[in-house]
Amino acid sequence: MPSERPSPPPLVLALPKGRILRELVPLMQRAGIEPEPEFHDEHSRRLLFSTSVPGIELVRVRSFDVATFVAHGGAQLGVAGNDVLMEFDHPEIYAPVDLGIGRCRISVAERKELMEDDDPSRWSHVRIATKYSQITRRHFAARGVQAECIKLNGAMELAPILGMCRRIVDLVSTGATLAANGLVEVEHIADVTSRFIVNRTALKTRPREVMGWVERFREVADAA
Ligand SMILES: Nc1ncnc2c1ncn2[C@@H]1O[C@H](COP(=O)(O)OP(=O)(O)OP(=O)(O)O)[C@@H](O)[C@H]1O
Ligand SMILES: O=P(O)(O)OC[C@H]1O[C@H](OP(=O)(O)OP(=O)(O)O)[C@H](O)[C@@H]1O
Repeated sequence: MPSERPSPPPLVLALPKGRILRELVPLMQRAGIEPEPEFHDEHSRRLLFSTSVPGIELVRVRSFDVATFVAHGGAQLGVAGNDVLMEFDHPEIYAPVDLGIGRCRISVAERKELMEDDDPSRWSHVRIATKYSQITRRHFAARGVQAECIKLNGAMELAPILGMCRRIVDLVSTGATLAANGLVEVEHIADVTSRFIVNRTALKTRPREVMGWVERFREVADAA
């Protein structure tokens, strides 16, 4: 009688809770992954979910934690904005597919009044409120400007209003949040979309399965 080989453990796909999920679920369904019904229940306290694919489980975590789970091998697959990937910048993460969702940009913004007689080419030191300290420091260092960052996890727009600094680095999509808080975009740092990411070790140890999902998500993204 042939001996039964144990099936490999499921691949874990880490997804960001929040706004990207709304665009991501239809894309995942087109890739053939249907989450179990409780995944859609915002009040569920569970963190790990099964799917219609026996070899795939889902975790729903904060957007920066997607990168941490994939970098440390807790999840083999994930979806993260390239804002997160640029900030986290981890060698274990490979980001082969642009999913074309979560489209926005990361920009420098400042008070409208300040912009009227401000000259960015004269800056030598700037104080910036942001969730993206690494991106901010790299952006300014590239032209010899030292950036001192005040780390906030949200509501960055308040910092200039409350006199903590003159400028912020944050995500901009429609521009409504900046406008509502008297700020204007003065520099564009990078365009942002979400990417399908994989752990490089998993890619080496389970190449057929991992590349299979990379190709499946690439097809779905290209068709969208
Ligand atoms: N206004 C926006 N338009 C389009 N995409 C956005 C916008 N804001 C954020 N994103 C994308 O969605 C991702 C998650 O943002 P979201 O605002 O849902 O999470 P958060 O509340 O900032 O972070 P956390 O998950 O840590 O609480 C970002 O990393 C970015 O790639
Ligand atoms: O240009 P807009 O279309 O106004 O979008 C930009 C806003 O969207 C994101 O905030 P989000 O709504 O995710 O809230 P948070 O970052 O404060 O959690 C971002 O941090 C901006 O505040």
